[in-house]
Amino acid sequence: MAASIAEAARKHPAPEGIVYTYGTAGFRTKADVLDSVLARVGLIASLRSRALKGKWIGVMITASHNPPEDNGVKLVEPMGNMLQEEWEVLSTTMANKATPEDVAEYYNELAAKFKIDLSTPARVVVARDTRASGSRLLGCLVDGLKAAGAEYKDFGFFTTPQLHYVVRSLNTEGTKDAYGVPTEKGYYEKFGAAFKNALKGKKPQGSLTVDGANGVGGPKLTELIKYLPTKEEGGLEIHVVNDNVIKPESLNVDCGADYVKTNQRAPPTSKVGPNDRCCSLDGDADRVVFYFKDSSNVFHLLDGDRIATLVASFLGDLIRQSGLADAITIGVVQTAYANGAATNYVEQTLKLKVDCTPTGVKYLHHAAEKLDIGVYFEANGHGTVIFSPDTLDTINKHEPRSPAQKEALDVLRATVELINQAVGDALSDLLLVEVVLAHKSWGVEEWLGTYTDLPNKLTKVIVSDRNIFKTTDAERKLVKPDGVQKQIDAEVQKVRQGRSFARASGTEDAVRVYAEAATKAEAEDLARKVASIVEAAGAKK
Ligand SMILES: CC(=O)N[C@H]1[C@@H](OP(=O)(O)O)O[C@H](CO)[C@@H](O)[C@@H]1O
Ligand SMILES: [Mg+2]
Repeated sequence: MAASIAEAARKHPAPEGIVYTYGTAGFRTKADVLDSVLARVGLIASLRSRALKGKWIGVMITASHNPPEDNGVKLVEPMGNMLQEEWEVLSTTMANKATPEDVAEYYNELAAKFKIDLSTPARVVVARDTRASGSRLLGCLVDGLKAAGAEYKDFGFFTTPQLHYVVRSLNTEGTKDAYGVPTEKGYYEKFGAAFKNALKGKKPQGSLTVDGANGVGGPKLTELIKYLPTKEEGGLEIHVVNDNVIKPESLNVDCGADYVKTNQRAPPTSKVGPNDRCCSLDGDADRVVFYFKDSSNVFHLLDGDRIATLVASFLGDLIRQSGLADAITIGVVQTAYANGAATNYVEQTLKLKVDCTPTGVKYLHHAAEKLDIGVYFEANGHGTVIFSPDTLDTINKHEPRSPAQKEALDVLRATVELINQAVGDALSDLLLVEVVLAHKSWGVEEWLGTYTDLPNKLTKVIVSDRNIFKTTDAERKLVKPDGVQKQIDAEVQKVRQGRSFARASGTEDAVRVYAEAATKAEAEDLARKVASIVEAAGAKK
């Protein structure tokens, strides 16, 4: 065994001088320095599966919204969750071992540490997005899997959430918690049927234009559409644009969720009319934001905060109307990047509890798991809703006392099915938004009208060492470097409805600064001031 492990590592030598980190989104960097990482991830995935007695583990090759020349890889736990933190650390150590012999030694060390019987089966599901480097990197991963003697299933091109879906479905197959049929078709059938049932005869107004970021989401949505009711059958008219995967160099270029959210404008190719609903996916379709242009051609973004508030209010109504208000509570989980107006709307108007966690889906997911119904979204459009096992049980067993209660309960049950609970899923999320809008008979203007976003500004500052910036209170306050938070507080005091914070990015070598205030001018001014405080602090040795 040790010989083949070392051989696989030797075939894909680690480039000198690069330190890899398994971060918020797995390993992610320029694709041409990732071969060694992929081979070693194959080893780690096999060990993880064996440590869990042969449960299926997922490996997704993607760099999401990053430029086309980047790539990355992330591991998925059996229920479709993100990799356990302890294993993130082990993965990082493995990726940074210098020689093939070191790799083999560490492999055996981990096997001993976790008392892993190397003769138990290892099962791994792999998939990738549409990047040009994906097939080469898949080859490296497979070399690692074969060296470790793992059984693997290659699903080819998949969105990240499709991979999570298949992993969870494989591991729950034949149990009372069976999530779905563990195939691509099974995914479309599950979400297609749930969409139809959740609409329950309500007809979506107008059409939806979906920007696929020239990534894997476009063609997969085109496939999903075949399983949805047509417009004539009372379904939704969907136009898929920016779905050119033949030219992988166009991935995320001037399109996609990150472009729209960062630039606060529609992709230049957009040709839609006033008040037409649009949304943009990212490169691996685990993130979505909505937007439209009004009759004066002004752009309006409906981001992750908006999706969370819309969905929380809808679920709240359904719970009440089904007669479950005393049994089930709903909470919303956000990060510090959520607009203050959204937080306020959830607490004051929807009267729901808000939790704030550090940035990164895994933190939001963990916090949401503690709630009966946890609605979690990052402002940039990553998110979903999760239902606790007890809540699902209550919903399934509940006996409605009137036709109106039954009506609401049917919609609630179908909505549960429509939500990808393994992970935030742009395709499932966009269908969910459409269901809510159809039930409320709302267009984008009514949705936007629920509250008014505070003007805000997000910038980043390059410093010599971002790791000196340490935060507390869900990243909303700096504890290091000394005295910096005091300076930020002093600036925040000077503007109306001011709020600002600075934190080191987990995915880029920069410190991000967020500011919001009563007016655009004040928000931008505050962001500038805080950025210069950070810059000065970052320059000091
Ligand atoms: C402000 C912001 O949008 N941060 C993003 C970004 O994290 P940073 O740690 O801020 O670089 O990438 C993460 C992974 O995709 C995503 O979860 C998060 O929301
Ligand atoms: Mg993504």
